[in-house]
Amino acid sequence: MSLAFTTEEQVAVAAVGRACQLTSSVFNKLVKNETLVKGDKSPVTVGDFAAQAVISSILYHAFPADPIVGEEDASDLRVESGKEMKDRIVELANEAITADLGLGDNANWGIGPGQAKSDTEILDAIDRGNYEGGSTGRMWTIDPIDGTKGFLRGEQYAVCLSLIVDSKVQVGVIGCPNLPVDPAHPEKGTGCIFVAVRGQGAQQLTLSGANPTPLTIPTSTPETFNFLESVEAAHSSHSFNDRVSSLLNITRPATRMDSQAKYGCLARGDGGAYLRMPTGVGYREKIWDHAPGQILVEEAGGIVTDSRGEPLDFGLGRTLGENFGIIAAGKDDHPRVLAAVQKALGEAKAKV
Ligand SMILES: Nc1ncnc2c1ncn2[C@@H]1O[C@H](COP(=O)(O)O)[C@@H](OP(=O)(O)O)[C@H]1O
Ligand SMILES: [Mg+2]
Ligand SMILES: [Mg+2]
Ligand SMILES: [Mg+2]
Repeated sequence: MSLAFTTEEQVAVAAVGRACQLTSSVFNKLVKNETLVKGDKSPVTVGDFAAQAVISSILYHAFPADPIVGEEDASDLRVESGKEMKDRIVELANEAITADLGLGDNANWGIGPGQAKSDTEILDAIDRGNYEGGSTGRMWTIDPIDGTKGFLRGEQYAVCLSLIVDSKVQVGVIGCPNLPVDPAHPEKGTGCIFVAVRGQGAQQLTLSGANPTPLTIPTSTPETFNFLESVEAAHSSHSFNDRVSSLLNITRPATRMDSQAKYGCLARGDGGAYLRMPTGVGYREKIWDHAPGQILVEEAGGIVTDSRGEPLDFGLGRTLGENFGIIAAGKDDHPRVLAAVQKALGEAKAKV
């Protein structure tokens, strides 16, 4: 039996919508000194921090007992050198928190224009994402800007939120401000929110939460089938994907796109399979980079596994554990992609 999660879905869509407005407006105003390089050398902007603060504040109001696994933490903003960035983040977050009521907002759930918050409250909201994760109970994951590198290039990025209960993703929301609403008609404009609730299907909405359109991965044809892959060669192996492509006689070049927008595209039949194989040892995939995408593809009728065909385990903490890569595809395509991946892995092993 599937549970309703009606309030969770509505809160999550409204929170992601509000954060998407923030990130799109911040992009146009982003100036030097509003981006930091984190310990792992990856970038983070005032938009990432402010969006996490907004989503976390809304979740805290609606579900105060739920722990949050969020990508960002505020430690760099609590020191003197981070003051300028902190001031900007507080300003941006408060602009979003106090913005007018939007579609789907409901003051009873704390979704809607709230009171401006103090510096401390904003930093504490960001740090509420410090939960270590685990296999039991409810928890949310926030990736306030997934694909920060794409965001900085003015390309694809996604605001991602999921609810995990006892290691299983139950609700997933992916907001993609720069993604065409209709891939066949880019002139119709950009901005989509993908939503999935376990047992209730997948949908695409407008950025303001309107026009729900159910999504089902269509049966692929050899002409339309291709891979969706990261733009960043450091995040997933392009050469491995090329080899799998040739094993499957795929003629269409891969679509390179940042962020979980790839899962959204797959769910609406815009690309045949999302393949992400590690480029080296040591990196562990983060749960916030895949939880909303996994439920979206599954609810659109697809399959998501690692390269061994095993399901992704969201109960191991903040990461997916040892990285065996990710394969997401429609249910008819997944078995043949998995077989080709195994074959390519075998070839790579034989070479060393
Ligand atoms: N070496 C690595 N291998 C795989 N993923 C990595 C990585 N280094 C960073 N990432 C993750 O890749 C995500 C972006 O994925 P993609 O390449 O599909 O756009 C980043 O999310 P953020 O941008 O939220 O930090 C980050 O978590
Ligand atoms: Mg990041
Ligand atoms: Mg990410
Ligand atoms: Mg991120």
